[in-house]
Amino acid sequence: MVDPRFSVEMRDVGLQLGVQEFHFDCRLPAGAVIAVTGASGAGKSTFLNLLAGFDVAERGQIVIAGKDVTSEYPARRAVSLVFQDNNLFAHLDVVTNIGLGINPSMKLTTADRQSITSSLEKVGLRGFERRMPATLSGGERQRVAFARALVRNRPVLLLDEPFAALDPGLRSGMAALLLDMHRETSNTVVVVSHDPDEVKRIADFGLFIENGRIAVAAPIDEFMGRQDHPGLTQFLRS
Ligand SMILES: Nc1ncnc2c1ncn2[C@@H]1O[C@H](COP(=O)(O)OP(=O)(O)OP(=O)(O)O)[C@@H](O)[C@H]1O
Repeated sequence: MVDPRFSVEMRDVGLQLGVQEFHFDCRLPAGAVIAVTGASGAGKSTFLNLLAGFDVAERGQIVIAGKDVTSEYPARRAVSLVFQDNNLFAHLDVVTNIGLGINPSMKLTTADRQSITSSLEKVGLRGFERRMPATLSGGERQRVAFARALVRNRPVLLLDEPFAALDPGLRSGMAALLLDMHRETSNTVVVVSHDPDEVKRIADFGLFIENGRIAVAAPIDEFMGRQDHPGLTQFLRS
């Protein structure tokens, strides 16, 4: 049974990587910004990789936007991705990198091209169309990755520490851009963050992962106030 209130569901999902076992069971509210937190090595990236399809569940079920995607390839899932290293193709210019988000064969319609122009405008990069990734700053590259996610316009946006490599001023600018994109599209955002202040500022719902499992899942006010979990308390004080 698919429940429309939840855009992402993991039902008894299990996986083993090396000696680490993972077990995830959760329902994430549709249209919310969900922060995924936890210590280094807890399983945050694996959680995201399972949703993206880069890691494959050995048991259980993953439902995204109402569809069972447990055995679907990454490209067929209703997600777009922005990862820390922003995954731009170094040999392709900005406009082509963004166009690939719409259609991997780059057969773009006029409407697609308009949507690329408008996405570049939104991230403040009009005029950067023909620039190569190597000529851009870290923040500009990250904004191209956001523009690509924007044109893909999928119901779920997955971000793995998207701001980690940026300096503090740029971090808050990019977080604001993320929230603008979120308000405009009403998509569900699942974002890994190491920063309690950032979590408090941008998230509606918090997940705390520990030793390959979800130890705490709660609306953000409750999450930030929880004092019954030592690992979470330590994270919130960091
Ligand atoms: N392919 C793999 N083979 C063996 N072990 C793995 C593999 N992928 C992840 N692991 C282990 O699983 C655990 C969780 O890794 P994961 O990258 O999900 O953690 P994380 O919470 O994202 O950590 P960080 O904050 O440091 O990025 C780690 O102990 C990691 O070494």
